[in-house]
Amino acid sequence: MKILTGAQIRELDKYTIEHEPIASIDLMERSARAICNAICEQWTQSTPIVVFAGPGNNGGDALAMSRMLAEKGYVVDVFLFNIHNHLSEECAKNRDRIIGEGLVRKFTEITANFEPPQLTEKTLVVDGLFGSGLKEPLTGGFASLVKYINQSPSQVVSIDIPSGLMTESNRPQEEPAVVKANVTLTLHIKKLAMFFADCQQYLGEVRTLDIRLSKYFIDTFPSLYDTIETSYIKSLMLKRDDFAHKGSMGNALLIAGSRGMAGAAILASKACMRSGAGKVTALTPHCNLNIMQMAVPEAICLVDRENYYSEAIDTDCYQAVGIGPGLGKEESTALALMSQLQQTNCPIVLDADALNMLGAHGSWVQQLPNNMIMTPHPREFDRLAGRRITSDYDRLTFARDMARDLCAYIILKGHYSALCLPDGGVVFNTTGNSGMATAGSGDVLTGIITALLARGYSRKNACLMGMYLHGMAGDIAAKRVGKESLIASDIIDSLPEAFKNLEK
Ligand SMILES: NC(=O)C1=CN([C@@H]2O[C@H](COP(=O)(O)OP(=O)(O)OC[C@H]3O[C@@H](n4cnc5c(N)ncnc54)[C@H](O)[C@@H]3O)[C@@H](O)[C@H]2O)[C@@H](O)CC1
Ligand SMILES: Nc1ncnc2c1ncn2[C@@H]1O[C@H](COP(=O)(O)OP(=O)(O)O)[C@@H](O)[C@H]1O
Ligand SMILES: [K+]
Repeated sequence: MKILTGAQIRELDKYTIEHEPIASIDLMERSARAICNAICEQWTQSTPIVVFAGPGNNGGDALAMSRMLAEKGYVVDVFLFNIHNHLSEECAKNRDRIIGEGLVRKFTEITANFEPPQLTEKTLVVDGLFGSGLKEPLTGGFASLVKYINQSPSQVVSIDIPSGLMTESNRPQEEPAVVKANVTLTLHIKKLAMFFADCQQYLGEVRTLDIRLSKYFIDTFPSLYDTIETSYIKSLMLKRDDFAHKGSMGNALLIAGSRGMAGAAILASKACMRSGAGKVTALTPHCNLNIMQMAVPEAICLVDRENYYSEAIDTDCYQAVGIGPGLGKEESTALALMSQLQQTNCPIVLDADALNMLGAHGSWVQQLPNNMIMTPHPREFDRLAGRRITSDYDRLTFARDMARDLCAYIILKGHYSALCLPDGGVVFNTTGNSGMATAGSGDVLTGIITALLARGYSRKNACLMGMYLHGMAGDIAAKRVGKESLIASDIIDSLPEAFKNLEK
C-alpha cells in the first residue's frame, strides 16, 4: 500500500470528490459513519463520550460522528473550538446540523474561555481537534487542552491522527503537545509518521478505516513511500531448476566473526545456508575455526591468521559477499575492509561493524563504490552519518539522501524496516515483531540477503525479500516460542516455514 504525504492526501480527497463524484459534505458523512461504527464496535452505549472538535475538517468529522453516536443512543458532550471565529465550510455545516438536531446532550462552541469537563475513567474522549491539516506544533490553549486530556484517566480515540502529531516530520519537543491516544482511527491510508518508532507513544492501536477514496488515484499517483505486499514478494520468487546443482545455486561468502564473536558468523552462515544458497563460505579468524565447523558443518571455512579479519581476499568465485557481523573494529580490519570493497565485483552487504568502521572513518563513506547494500540499525546509521539524528523522520530523510548520493540500498532496521533505494524511493517492511529485538537477529538478516543475492536476485529484490522473509520467520518463531523467549536461532529455524509460505 502506498503511503501518501499530507499534501497528497488532500489531492486524493479532492480527486475523489471530483471524480466519484461525491459532495465533500457527503464524503465527511462517510468518514464519520466509519468512525462511528468503529467506536460502536469497541464501546457500548453506556460509555459517556466527550468529543473535542477543532475548526477544520478533522473537527467536521468529529461533529458528524457525534451526531451519529447520539442517534444510536450514546450520551455525547461536544466541545467545538472556534477561537479564531473561522470554521471550514464542512465543519460549520456540521455544527449547524448538530444544533438543529439537538440529539447530543451538550454542545458548547468555545470562542474564548474554556471550562474543561470532568474526564473520568469511564469517559471515552474522542479527539477531533486537528488531523492532516496541522501546520506546526500546538501551543497555548490547545497545548493545555492536550495536556489535560493526557493527564485524565479516560480512554482516548483520535480521529485520523492524534492531534498535535504531524503526518510526516515530528521533531523532538521539550514538552510535546500531542494527544496520547489508545486507539487511532486513521482514514483510508496510514500516515508516514505511523511508521516511526518515536511516534508510537501517541498512536496506540492504529486501525485504518476504508472510506473508499479513489483507488485509481492511489494506484497511479507516484509516491516516494510504499509498503511491501505479500503478493509482490511471492511474485519475485525464483524457481529452482530441477537440474540445479550446488554450483548453479550461488556461492556466498560471509566475512564475519572475531575472537569472542564466533556466534555472529555462525548465525549469519546458518541463515545463509537456510536461504537457498548452493554454497556458503565463511571467512573467520583461526581461533573460531573449530566452533564454526561444528556449528555449521555445511559451510566451508577460510581462516584469517589473526584473531580478527586482517586481510582482504580474492572474491572472484563468489556471487555475493556479506561483511560485518561480529567483525570487531581493529584498525587493520578497517583497512582490510576498504581494500576488500575496492577489489570485490559482486554484490556486497555491509552490516554491523563494517558500518561502524566506515562511520569511524567519515570520509570513507563518500568513497564507497556504487551499489552497496547496507543494513544499519538506527545507531549504526547515525555513526555512518557522522552525527546524532534526533527524529526518525530526519533519519529516514538522511538515509534516502545517502542512498541516492551513494547509489546504495540502505535498510534502516526497526519495527518497520525501511529500504531506501538509489532512485529515492522507500519501501517499508510489514513483517516482524518485538520478539526479534534480541542479539543476533541482524546477523540473520545479513545471512539471508547474502544468500538471496548469491541465488541471483537483484539487489533491490534481495533486500525486499530478505526483509520480508526475516520478519515472517520472526513471526512464525514468535508463534512457536513466544516473543519473550525468542532468540536469533529461532528465526533461522523458522526460515523453512517462511519460504514454504511464499511458495504457496
Ligand atoms: N472531505 C472530507 O470530509 C474529508 C475529511 N477528512 C478529515 O479532514 C482532516 C483534514 O482537515 P483539514 O485540512 O481541514 O485540517 P485539520 O482539521 O487537521 O486542521 C485545519 C485547521 O487547523 C488550523 N491549524 C493548523 N495548524 C494549527 C496549529 N498549530 N495551531 C492551531 N491551529 C492550527 C488551520 O488553520 C485550520 O483551521 C483529516 O485529518 C480528516 O480528519 C479526510 O481525511 C477525508 C475526507
Ligand atoms: N520491535 C521489532 N519489531 C520488528 N522487528 C524488529 C524489532 N526489533 C528488532 N527487529 C529486527 O531485528 C533485527 C535487529 O537487528 P540488529 O539490531 O542489527 O541486531 P544484532 O546487531 O543484534 O544482530 C532487525 O532486522 C530489526 O528489523
Ligand atoms: K485528531
